[in-house]
Amino acid sequence: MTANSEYLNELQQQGDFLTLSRNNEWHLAPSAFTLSNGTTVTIHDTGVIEFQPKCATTIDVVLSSAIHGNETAPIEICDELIKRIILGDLQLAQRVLFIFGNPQSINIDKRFVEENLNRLFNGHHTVEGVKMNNERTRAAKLEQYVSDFYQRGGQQRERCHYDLHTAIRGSKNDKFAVYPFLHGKPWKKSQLQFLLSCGVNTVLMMKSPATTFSYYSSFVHGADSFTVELGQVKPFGENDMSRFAKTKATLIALISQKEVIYEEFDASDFELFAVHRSINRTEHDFSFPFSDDAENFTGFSKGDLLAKDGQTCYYADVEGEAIIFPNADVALGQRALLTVIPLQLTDNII
Ligand SMILES: O=C(O)CCC(=O)N[C@@H](CCC(=O)O)C(=O)O
Ligand SMILES: [Zn+2]
Repeated sequence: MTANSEYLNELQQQGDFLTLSRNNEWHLAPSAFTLSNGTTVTIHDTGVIEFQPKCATTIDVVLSSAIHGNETAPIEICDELIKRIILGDLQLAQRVLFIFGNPQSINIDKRFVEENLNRLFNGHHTVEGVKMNNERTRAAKLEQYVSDFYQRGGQQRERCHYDLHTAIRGSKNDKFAVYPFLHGKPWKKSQLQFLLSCGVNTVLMMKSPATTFSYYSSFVHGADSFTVELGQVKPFGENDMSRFAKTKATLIALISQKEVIYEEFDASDFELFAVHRSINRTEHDFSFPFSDDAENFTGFSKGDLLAKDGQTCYYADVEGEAIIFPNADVALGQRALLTVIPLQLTDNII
């Protein structure tokens, strides 16, 4: 019996692709099988499973989680959806690629093993003179799996990628999304309505390129792509999954319905922010003046100290400038803080 068929039988019986991936941290031999409802299931690698229903489809959906292994709630959501699909409890109407990004980081309950996977996309995994590691190799593979998935779907199709995370700190706005920089292309009301249906009414509009997974799918493949922060980091078993009911229901509708009708767009339903600046840590001596329990979206008065990087002090230069993702422990050269200011939607949205 080949290794593939060994794992296939158990996967078909139990649908537990998460455990299979955690037991094969960096590699799993590809394999495939067909469900009784005609859906083709293709395991491309550890943490990478594709579902192709028999019916005609219109949207190519990528749902990623565990890009950071300690962000467990999105992993639990995707684990449940995969099980329900394989066990025949959820019939798909769209093509779906699920990705558990970093199985080893799940197993050690850490954000990453050697390097933050979500800073290695858009080609940043392979840099001349920089030694490869498992995360860099994985980022290159995940890019290829997403690229192949969209290419197999063909051009002129709707493409979306929701990279599901949870935040290290609490947030004044429990759920929020990062809208990758679109290089002048218009934002989409339909995507904001999808996010609102997920329980996400707060969106940060990025204003520069990034090396994140969501930016890669947006910029390289033209996907409607977001990093979606669904709550706060918690260990497995400590998530209050009722807080994710709207998200799960909306994802189920997205992948199991031919079309989803969202409510009419109303700008007043949203809190939109423009990313004002990104502060990188360049010195070992890096600190924030606020406490570790200061929440995302905490606003500061103009002139308040925001961060100290060695001898460099950063001060709020807009009244109400708010902090997002403060993290003084990032590697040198990486983003330690984003700040945002409220954005009034004017034009450039369709
Ligand atoms: O809470 C934090 O400090 C980080 C939470 C998280 O992992 N956020 C993503 C955001 C990615 C983006 O900017 O689109 C990350 O930092 O990778
Ligand atoms: Zn994350």
